[in-house]
Amino acid sequence: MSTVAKAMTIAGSDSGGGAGIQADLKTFHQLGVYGTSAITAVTAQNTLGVAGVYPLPTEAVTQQIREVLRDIGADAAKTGMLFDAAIIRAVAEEVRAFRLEKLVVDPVMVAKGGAKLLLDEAIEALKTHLLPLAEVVTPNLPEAECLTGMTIRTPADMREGAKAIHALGARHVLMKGGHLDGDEIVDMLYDGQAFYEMAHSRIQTRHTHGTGCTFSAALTAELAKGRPLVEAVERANRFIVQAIATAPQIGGGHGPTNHWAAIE
Ligand SMILES: Nc1ncnc2c1ncn2[C@@H]1O[C@H](COP(=O)(O)OP(=O)(O)OP(=O)(O)O)[C@@H](O)[C@H]1O
Ligand SMILES: Cc1ncc(COP(=O)(O)O)c(N)n1
Repeated sequence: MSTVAKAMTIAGSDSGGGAGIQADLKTFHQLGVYGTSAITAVTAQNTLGVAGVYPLPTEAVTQQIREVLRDIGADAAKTGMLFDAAIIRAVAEEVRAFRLEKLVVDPVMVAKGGAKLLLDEAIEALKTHLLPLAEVVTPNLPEAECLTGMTIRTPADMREGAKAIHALGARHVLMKGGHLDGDEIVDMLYDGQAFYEMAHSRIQTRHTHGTGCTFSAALTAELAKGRPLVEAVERANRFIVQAIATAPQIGGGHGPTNHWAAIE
């Protein structure tokens, strides 16, 4: 019996390789975890933007999850781009059926260039069906605004937003502060009682394609290896900061981060 930790990603394919399934599998691999995937949609995109989005039939998503989990299993799993309400409901059903406890939900909604990766009418399904199954949900500020209807611009707003999202049923909320104004970024973890805050300097770069995906994949990999949540969050944070700092300068737009980064 293998002792290698296993993680599954349920997300969209990014043909450009910097976000989505590709970012997740590269990150799992780099962090020593065996990665599996269920693709929800194929996107045609590069560092300049998303040219096309092609969702897969819901049955194809369900079948990928079932075939992987009934044979290989997963010590932790994450969701990324889910696109529509039917896919969200199908994923939630499989998460419940296979009793996936360590589930990281990255509520991906919009790509950097503005393309919709989640339909507006699917937001309610995400809140009702998937958030209550999440060990951690990892919204950025615009996603947190969308989930709560609140305006979130400051660390104080982030704390209020985290409480509102926790009330939707996620066991922990990891609010990402990449979209805060200013030179300092604060990310915070809320468990329903206390806040754990991590601050770091903003790196001046345009190469931030897939930061959210890469961060949540690193968090999933660390959870799959059995690390406690706070430690897993700290390590994922160090990984993404290092990956942004050493981005490989690929493409003419927002390039990918460095998935070969080490956790310093
Ligand atoms: N310029 C930056 N310098 C340092 N850390 C950053 C920078 N941008 C994002 N991060 C870190 O990357 C992680 C992802 O943050 P962010 O809020 O940007 O997620 P996201 O919005 O989901 O990603 P994306 O903008 O790619 O969709 C966070 O941990 C954040 O602290
Ligand atoms: C298939 C896919 N999934 C997600 C994102 C957003 O990526 P991120 O928010 O990490 O930049 C993306 N551009 N493409």
